[in-house]
Amino acid sequence: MEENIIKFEDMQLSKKVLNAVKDMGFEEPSPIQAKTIPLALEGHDVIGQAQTGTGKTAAFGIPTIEQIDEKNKYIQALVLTPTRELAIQIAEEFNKIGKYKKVKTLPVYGGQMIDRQIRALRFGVKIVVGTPGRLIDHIRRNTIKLDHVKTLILDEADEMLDMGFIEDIEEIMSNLAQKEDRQTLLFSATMPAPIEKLARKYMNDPKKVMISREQITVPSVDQLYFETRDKFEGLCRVLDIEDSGKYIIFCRTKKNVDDLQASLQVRGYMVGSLHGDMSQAQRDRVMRRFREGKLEILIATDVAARGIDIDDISHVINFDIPQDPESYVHRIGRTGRAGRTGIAVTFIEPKEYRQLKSIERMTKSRMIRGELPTPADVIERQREAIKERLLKTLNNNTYADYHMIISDIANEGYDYVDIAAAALQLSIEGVKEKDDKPLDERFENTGGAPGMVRLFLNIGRKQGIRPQDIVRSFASEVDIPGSIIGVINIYDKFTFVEVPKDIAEKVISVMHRNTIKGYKLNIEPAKGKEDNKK
Ligand SMILES: Nc1ncnc2c1ncn2[C@@H]1O[C@H](COP(=O)(O)OP(=O)(O)OP(=O)(O)O)[C@@H](O)[C@H]1O
Ligand SMILES: [Mg+2]
Repeated sequence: MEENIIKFEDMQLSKKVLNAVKDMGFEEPSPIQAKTIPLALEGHDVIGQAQTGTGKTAAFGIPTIEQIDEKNKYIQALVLTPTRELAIQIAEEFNKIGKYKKVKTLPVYGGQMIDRQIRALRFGVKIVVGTPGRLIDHIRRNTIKLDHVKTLILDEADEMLDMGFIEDIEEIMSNLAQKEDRQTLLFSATMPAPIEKLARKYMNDPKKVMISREQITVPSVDQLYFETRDKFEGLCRVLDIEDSGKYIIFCRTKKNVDDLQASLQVRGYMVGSLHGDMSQAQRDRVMRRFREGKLEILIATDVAARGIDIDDISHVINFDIPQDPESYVHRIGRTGRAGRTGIAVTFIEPKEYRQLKSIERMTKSRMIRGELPTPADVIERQREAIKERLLKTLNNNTYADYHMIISDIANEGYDYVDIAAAALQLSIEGVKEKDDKPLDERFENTGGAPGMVRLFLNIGRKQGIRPQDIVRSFASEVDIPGSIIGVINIYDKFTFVEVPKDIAEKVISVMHRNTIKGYKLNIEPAKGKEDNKK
């Protein structure tokens, strides 16, 4: 980040706002804040363009909250955002900035009970952050009155003024003061020229502030691409080669998101997904779990591409190449925020190479061609990771309680290396039974219909995998229609599937091959009546 001479203290901010900003841990303004806060405080309209993760929210939030009149009981500022998650996030940041001044900001978005919002609106809300659709709903019902709004903010302005939103935005604007009597602030990391031209029509002699003309993407994000005919296999290897991380994976369509989620779950990854066909409760839950680190992988459509601020995302993966350069910039901007580093990986099929080059050209960035890790690399890396963990345990020296067991076993004549290896297997895979019977014999008496074999599938409870997703995915892996495989029974975590006898072996071997990352997806021939009773 470039040097700023100006400090928050130099900005004509009230003590209340200044202290709140300090409480948030902001020591110095970021470049976009240094340039736009004074302009906005002077009452100018502003178009602010700066890279992802550089503090645009506070750049418009601080002056907006500073200018709120606490004694005026009406809504005085309106922020429009393209997605619900972003509305919630911005409202949270505004409430932090406004905490001492007691300026209340309310997010208003679709999918949430409108009655609840109407009730909340009665309690002295000064700023509303919303998605256009739900706002229009409120305006038409007369539950939100905007005639005292003096400040209008479009975050992700280029997206808001794009075709999909423009009519809604115009309808909302028609309820506000004329552009001469209001302050309009537009922010985004990207601002295509035609959109900026359109934007100026709604603004009053705006000041344009542009940070970093040369580079639209964040320099601290390493950008890679992989060209492959099997993106899924490539993705798994990329995920497996890292010992830890927090990943957001973008797909082009909702269906691709669902399919990828099912495939990754079958392979034992902890994944959640986010897209527009989910209920708001599901969306909130997955975002919460991802923020809290309970989910290591979030698969999403572009609904998560803009504005979302989660500070420890290590990798952004474009499983499907973005449709336009703006989408690329915003997607990869979910990592490397506020000066941190990050890795952005884009998968392409050979025919998409030109599209990749055009993204590079238009974003003035460079993606390095990567070599996919080989399966041997992955195994080597996992071995390393196990070694690291084992060495750490050794160095921590907290295992004295187990000495006795080991010496007992050694006294019985077992070799120390064998004991250690067995202990390691036990800690990673649990007790493994050796089954000497040939598979064919084990297929007898599994309790299936004639010609069918009944398999027992141990999914493990914590992964929350839907058995039907597993069935669907492995059906496609073994190249047979999912309809041949039936899910028989689910008792909490016990699931049985029935498959034709001639493919049973194949199904088992595919499932075993797919046991990854320490999560077991055990599948084995059911043991007849006994198992079915569980
Ligand atoms: N002055 C500051 N000092 C330290 N951290 C800051 C400062 N301003 C903002 N941040 C932090 O930087 C992170 C990114 O900020 P923000 O979400 O506003 O970025 P943005 O520019 O809006 O990015 P995007 O284009 O992706 O929406 C946030 O976690 C925020 O708390
Ligand atoms: Mg933002």
